[in-house]
Amino acid sequence: MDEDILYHLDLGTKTHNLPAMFGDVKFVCVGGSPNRMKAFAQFMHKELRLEGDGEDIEDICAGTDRYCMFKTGPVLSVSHGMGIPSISIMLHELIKLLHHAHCCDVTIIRIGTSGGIGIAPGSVVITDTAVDSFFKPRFEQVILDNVVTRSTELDKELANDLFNCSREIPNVPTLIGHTMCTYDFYEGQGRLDGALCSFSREKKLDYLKRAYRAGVRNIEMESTVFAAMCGLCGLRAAVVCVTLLDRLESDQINLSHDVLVEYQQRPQLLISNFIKKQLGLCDQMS
Ligand SMILES: O=P(O)(O)O[C@H]1O[C@H](CO)[C@@H](O)[C@H]1O
Ligand SMILES: O=c1cc[nH]c(=O)[nH]1
Repeated sequence: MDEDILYHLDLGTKTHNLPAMFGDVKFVCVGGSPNRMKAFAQFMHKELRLEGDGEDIEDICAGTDRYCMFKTGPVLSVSHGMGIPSISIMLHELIKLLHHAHCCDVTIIRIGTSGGIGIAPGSVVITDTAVDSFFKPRFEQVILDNVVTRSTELDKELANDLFNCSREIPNVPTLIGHTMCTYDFYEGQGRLDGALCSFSREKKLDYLKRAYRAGVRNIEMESTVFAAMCGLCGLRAAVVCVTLLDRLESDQINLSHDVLVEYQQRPQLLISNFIKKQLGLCDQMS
């Protein structure tokens, strides 16, 4: 293409010097909420001891309110909204951005929230394989009028590196497990508390227990397409989500604001330690 307009990011190859803006990016962290991704960028700014306090960090995608994007040193922090269609659009444009900017050796990590199955709320799950609602490691993309099935395996070595890193963080239970990705938060995750509910409590528990037996430890809404797209495009990818509740116990999320904020910081702390280690900064900083 003579020109590539990354419409939903409000960036383009003719309007922006993408290699100058993004050429040094080595880590991309993505998550649903704009505020979380801004807070993560500010946190990374401090952790990397970059100049200034990072409080005035600017949203690179300020020209659109679809997604937000912050850059601090070699770390890019991007929001993706909720669900497969939303993250998929962002990933198409982000991956093209990394290509146009000539970035190499990029690691991409989704830092999210999720519902746990049979594990304590506040636990952090590092995904080994993302599975669909049938507990299968696949993502089905409708292309023209065909269903194309793509693999959702994630980088096992990266997952293990992250798990090893988590051992150094006290008081945050962390485990590796399968993550189930659904198209809906309510009926699609077996919740009884949506506006619609077409099954019994017994059926819900039977489904979630079968998920647990298949190795699923948490449920969220983006991991399959994230794994599939990053895998096909050759990006080293990981999914790290904190659990907000145990779905065998309840459906409603009734955590106080402070607890919710602290839980959401748990994957951020792990990823920040990992990035510092990768950059060889840990010893100088501790
Ligand atoms: O906290 P984030 O990253 O948005 O992830 C989870 O939270 C949202 C639902 O509340 C879904 O997007 C799900 O995947
Ligand atoms: O239960 C939950 C909590 C967060 N995000 C989800 O997708 N499900």
